[in-house]
Order: sequence, then C-alpha cells, then structure tokens
Amino acid sequence: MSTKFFMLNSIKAILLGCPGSGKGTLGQRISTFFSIPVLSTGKLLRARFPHEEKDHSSGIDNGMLIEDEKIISILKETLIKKEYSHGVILDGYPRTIRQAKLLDDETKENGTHVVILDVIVDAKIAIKRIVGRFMCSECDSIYNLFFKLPKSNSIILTHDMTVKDLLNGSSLCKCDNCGSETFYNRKDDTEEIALKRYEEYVKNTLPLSEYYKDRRLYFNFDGNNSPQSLYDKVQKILQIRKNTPIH
Ligand SMILES: Nc1ncnc2c1ncn2[C@@H]1O[C@H](COP(=O)(O)OP(=O)(O)O)[C@@H](O)[C@H]1O
Repeated sequence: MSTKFFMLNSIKAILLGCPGSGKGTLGQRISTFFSIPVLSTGKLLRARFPHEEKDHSSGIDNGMLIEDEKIISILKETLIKKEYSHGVILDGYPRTIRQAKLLDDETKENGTHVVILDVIVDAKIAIKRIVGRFMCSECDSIYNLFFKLPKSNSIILTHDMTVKDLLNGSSLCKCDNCGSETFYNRKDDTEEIALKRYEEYVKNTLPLSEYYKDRRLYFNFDGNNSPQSLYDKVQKILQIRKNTPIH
C-alpha cells in the first residue's frame, strides 16, 4: 500500500501552538480519551538524533526548525507503521506554511475532515513553563518547578532555584505516576533556546492560524490557564462535534 494511503486516512487531528503552549500534555490526554496515538515530530527527531550537537547550525537542540524535506520524509516513513493506521494526532507538524501545503496535497479533500486545535499562549507564560519543565526518566510524566512539582518531594524552593539544581539534587522527588526518583530535562529547555524557539514559532508557525482559520474543523483556545481548563474546553468542542472523525 502506498504511503499516500496512510497519510490520507490516518491523520485525525493536528495540534498547533507555540513551544510551552501545553499541546504535548493536551495531546496525551486526547490520545487517552479517544484511544488514538499521538505522533510528536519533536520526540521522533530527538529519538532519531539523540546526539545532536548543541552548536549544529540546524540542530533540533538549538531551537531552529529542520528542513521541510527532511521532516516530511521522516513523517511519511513513520506514518506507515501499523500503530498509526487507525488514526493519529499530529503534534509538531505542520510547522510551516509549506509543510501544511504539502500535507494538503497528500490528503486532498480528506484534509477538511482533520480537526485542527490551535492553542494560544502568551510568550512570557510559555517561556516560564519551558524553563521549569522536567520529566520522569521512566514514564515521561511531565512536571514543572514552578507549576507542578511531584506530590512527594523534599524540595526547599528558593527564588533562584533552577531545574538544573533540582536534577543535581539526589532523590528530591518521586514521580506521582511510577515512583521513579530520576528525572531529566530537554537540552533545548533553556531560556535562551526557548526564546529562539518562540521566535521560530512566530515567524513560521503562527501564520498557520491564518492559513487554517476558515476550515470547518479549526478551533482555537486560550491556553494561558491550567492544562485541565484547556482540556475541558477542547473536550467540550470534540464532544459537540459528534461527527468529527476523531471518534
Ligand atoms: N514539523 C517540524 N519541522 C521542522 N522542525 C521540527 C518539526 N517538528 C519538530 N522539529 C524540530 O524539533 C524541535 C523540538 O520540537 P518539539 O518537541 O515539538 O518542541 P516545541 O516544544 O518547541 O514545540 C524543534 O525545535 C525543531 O528543531
């Protein structure tokens, strides 16, 4: 079967939003609710290129987007996997108008059945979320130094504490989900690179809101509040649209 077949049929929803908009968490929750996997292009790239050099001019760790051709071919290769054949939620693709057009070419009129969820968040909030983010090494549960520490922790928070301090302290936290005491953070989750990623978003990805805004299944959401309040709003929309193909 051609890759076109899978591109055509499997994409059910697209998540748009700046880095730190909460679309990763949102994707996980929609995925659990509808039993459809999320395909995060960022995660995919980090797994493929784990040793990307920090100073590489177009590396994924320095906040710059990788070339459209490269990401499209990786995406196509991945979407033919059986696990995505019954549906997939895309997180991180498309990220440029060109990527969106290429996707439209592949999906033709089926593209109009794709649910587009666009999460809008203020830059300041997004950057703070990124700088405070860390994950469980075992199960990837997401935490935040400022907004969501693991329930079981012995941290004495100071105003200048960083995620790096937290990761250096031994056994300061236990993961709520699996009990693990080891955590990690992303190489690109520093303030400097987060700002660069936000700039890339404004330049390349924000124009997608305009590109998609007249689509029947385009919805935008204020993501400045808690992940739960965002999810509640998204879920309401998805439930109302009973005939959306995500069901
Ligand atoms: N569709 C894409 N096009 C180009 N580059 C991408 C794409 N998706 C992911 N990347 C690369 O992977 C990095 C991490 O992506 P992601 O995990 O989605 O991070 P973010 O939190 O910035 O949205 C990006 O900064 C970029 O270098």
